[in-house]
Amino acid sequence: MSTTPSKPTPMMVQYLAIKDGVGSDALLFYRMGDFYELFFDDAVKAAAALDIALTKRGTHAGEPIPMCGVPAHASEAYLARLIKLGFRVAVCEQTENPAEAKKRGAKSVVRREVVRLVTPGTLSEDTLLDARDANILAAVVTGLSGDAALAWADVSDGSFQTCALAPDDLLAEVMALRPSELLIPETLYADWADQGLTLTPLAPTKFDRRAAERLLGDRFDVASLDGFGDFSPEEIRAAGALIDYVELTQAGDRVALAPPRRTMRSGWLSIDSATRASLEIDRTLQGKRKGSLLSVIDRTVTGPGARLLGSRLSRPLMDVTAIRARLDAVSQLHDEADWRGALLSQLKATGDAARGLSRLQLGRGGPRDLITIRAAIAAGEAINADLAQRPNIKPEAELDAHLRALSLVDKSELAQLARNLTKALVEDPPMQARDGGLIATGWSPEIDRLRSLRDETRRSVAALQGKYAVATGVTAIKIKHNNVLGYFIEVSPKHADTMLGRDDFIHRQTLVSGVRFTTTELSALDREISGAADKVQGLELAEFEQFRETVSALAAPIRHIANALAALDVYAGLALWALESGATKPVIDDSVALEIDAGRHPVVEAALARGSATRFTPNDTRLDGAGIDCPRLALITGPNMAGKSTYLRQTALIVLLAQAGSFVPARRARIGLVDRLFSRVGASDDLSRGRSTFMVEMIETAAILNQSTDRSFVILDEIGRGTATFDGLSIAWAAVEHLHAINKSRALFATHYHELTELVSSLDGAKNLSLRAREYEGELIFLHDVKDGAADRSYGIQVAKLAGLPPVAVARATAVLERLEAEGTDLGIADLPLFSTTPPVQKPQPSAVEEALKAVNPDALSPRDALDLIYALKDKI
Ligand SMILES: Nc1ncnc2c1ncn2[C@@H]1O[C@H](COP(=O)(O)OP(=O)(O)OP(=O)(O)O)[C@@H](O)[C@H]1O
Repeated sequence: MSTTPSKPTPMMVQYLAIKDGVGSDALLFYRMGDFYELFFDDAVKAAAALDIALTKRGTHAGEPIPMCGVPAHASEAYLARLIKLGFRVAVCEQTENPAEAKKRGAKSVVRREVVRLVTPGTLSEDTLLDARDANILAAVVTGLSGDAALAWADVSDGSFQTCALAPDDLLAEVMALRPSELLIPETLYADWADQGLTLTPLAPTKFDRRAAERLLGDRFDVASLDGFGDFSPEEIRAAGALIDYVELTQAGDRVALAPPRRTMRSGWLSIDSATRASLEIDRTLQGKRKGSLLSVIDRTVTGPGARLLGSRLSRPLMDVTAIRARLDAVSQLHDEADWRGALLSQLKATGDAARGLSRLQLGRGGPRDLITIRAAIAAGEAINADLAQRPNIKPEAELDAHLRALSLVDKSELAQLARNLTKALVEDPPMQARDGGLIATGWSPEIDRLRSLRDETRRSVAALQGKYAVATGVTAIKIKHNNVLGYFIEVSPKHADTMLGRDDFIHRQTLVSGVRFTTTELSALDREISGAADKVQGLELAEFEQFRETVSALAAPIRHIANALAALDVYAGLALWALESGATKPVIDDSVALEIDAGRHPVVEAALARGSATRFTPNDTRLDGAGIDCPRLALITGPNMAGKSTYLRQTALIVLLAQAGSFVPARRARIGLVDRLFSRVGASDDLSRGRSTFMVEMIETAAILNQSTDRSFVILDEIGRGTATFDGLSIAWAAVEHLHAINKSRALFATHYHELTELVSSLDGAKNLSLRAREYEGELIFLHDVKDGAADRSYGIQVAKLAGLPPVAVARATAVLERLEAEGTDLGIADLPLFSTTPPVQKPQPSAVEEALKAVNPDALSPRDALDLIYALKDKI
């Protein structure tokens, strides 16, 4: 006999309908009382990912329904874990209470709605975000005409930008942003699938230009976007898709982003994604922040400052005037120690106003976000007031612009908001407005009146306890409160009879520990108190809401203040780092020079300073793109471990730092503007994409030879290493010639192919450099200094010995090398004695004890001398 599957319950019908709308690519957090529950496949996936219990609840189509749940109050931590693991989560809330549902019929299910889709790129909660890292949502689009565009936003702080690009540059720019989530038209999915990014493919209609124009015009309240910039059709399409998606994830709430700002691709130093990764600018090759250039130079004291610094390092500038303006700002704060100190301590007192503002605008903010905004406005005032006390300081233009943004002189509404917030809010308000207790005494007469009424009534309740003790003779009578009963009277069970015998005490509850009563008088007071509390809560919420609206209306000037504080933090932080690390102000000009005196690698230097007695050896770099004063290409040879890669990278990092507007770790530097920075350092397999080490290396080298210009700077480390010697040498040879004669880029080329040193000495604009090492008493000592001329030997075997290669293997390698050097490369290695046979016998050296014994004449020793000798010999062991 077959059992007919029972009909789904009304709740399950509702669940299935909502889940159907959400689709299978997001988990549904379905609110049930104090929990978010997950069912079916969602439950199975979430239970495994979160390591929580998977249970069952009822049946569907004859099968038990898998279920798991997370408590609502702790849901953010679970959400954070799921998002990190790459899930998307639709949050479905109850939008009415059970009493309201009942009014529609006894069996009615509480109404529920998806209020938000939580995705990696659209987070705004502090607990889900890293304070010092941006959280970028980006959208890319390519047009039929061969143009492409990128739009990106940080929902957490409201920034929103677009950029028109050539399709070939898209990948590099996306990688520069390191987006948490990338929106792409479905049709481009295959092109982006391998980049290790979190992709959200959208239907091509989402990128429709007309719809995008309408949407943007509507959201930013303008008839045409021209007022914000001269956007290309692709930029509009990308921006429209992005806004549409953000609104979808906020379940239709209006987006809280600043109007889009157009950025010019030509304004940045171009760094392709391989170069970006290999220079470890904001992440190491292992994906960690620690150990990156950013982590070493970051002295900012606020999250927004750290984020801005990260974005400036990711996109150094190409405009001499703008770079100099930044450098002047750093320079002034470098020299004005007092001012810098005061500024940094005022900045420390500010929080993350931009994120607070976005949360408030998204309806997810709380009273503490208002406090953060007030603190930012107040810090701006304090910074200007402090400067007024320093008449000798005339701020550099770049600093002046930010200081003016902070001034409230022409912003009376902001000043009023800050004053009101100071008066209205208590010092340490709760997280959520609905928790109550945020409005300070003295702000609202009605709130004050209700609160004192509530307090008086509480006192009356407390007075009742004494009165009832006298009336009943039960001295241990207590008046207590809980959320279910409100105020109640409690006596121990032994007094229960006394109380039950009286008419004025109404029995409420009997527990093992006590019996509970109320009186008409107590109930009335209880109603009064909770009535007053409800009213206070309502009024507090209304006050909060009013502030929220004022803040939203003033979003633009608040954002200006937040941006100005972040910029000042970046300048003061860079100045402090420059001071601590002995960095100097570089000269930037339109020449093609690259002159660095005593340059250092900031990360290697910092690592040495921490963990070893060795100091970093500074080195000079001299290149001239025109090849007049000095060569434009230098070939660097030297033993393994001598510091070739370090030298190459430090030069690239100095260029990058300078163009980002930072001082550089060198005694002096002059940098003729670089348009593109290329680095091919170290080979790495990319097996996940089916590319061998050599293939990756050749793709990257091809990109350099195809794109590098006479204004670019290129570092190439050991190219050609991953293939047969002669093939590798030929490729390296051709690359040097191409860079030198065709690209005419400034370049540093490190190699172990000593044959190349001869080529270089025959080229006009090229020269040989080498890193020195010395052998001293059989030990190899690295001097780490760069000198003119090619290296004489490679010391590879000594390095292998240092690395702990077994002595027998070292001896064998030495023998092979000797034969190779003597007889050329085509000798039959088989002729050599194999190391699997007896290792070459080394003549044993006499030990100290043997030496001492040799000198002894036993016949001449007294017994006492003999004893002393034994002691002396023992000491030598
Ligand atoms: N200028 C320097 N001063 C002090 N120590 C240095 C310097 N340059 C490099 N080093 C140290 O030497 C180590 C090796 O440097 P690096 O990797 O640059 O050598 P390399 O010549 O490129 O080696 P290989 O040819 O094996 O790749 C570094 O990790 C660092 O600790």
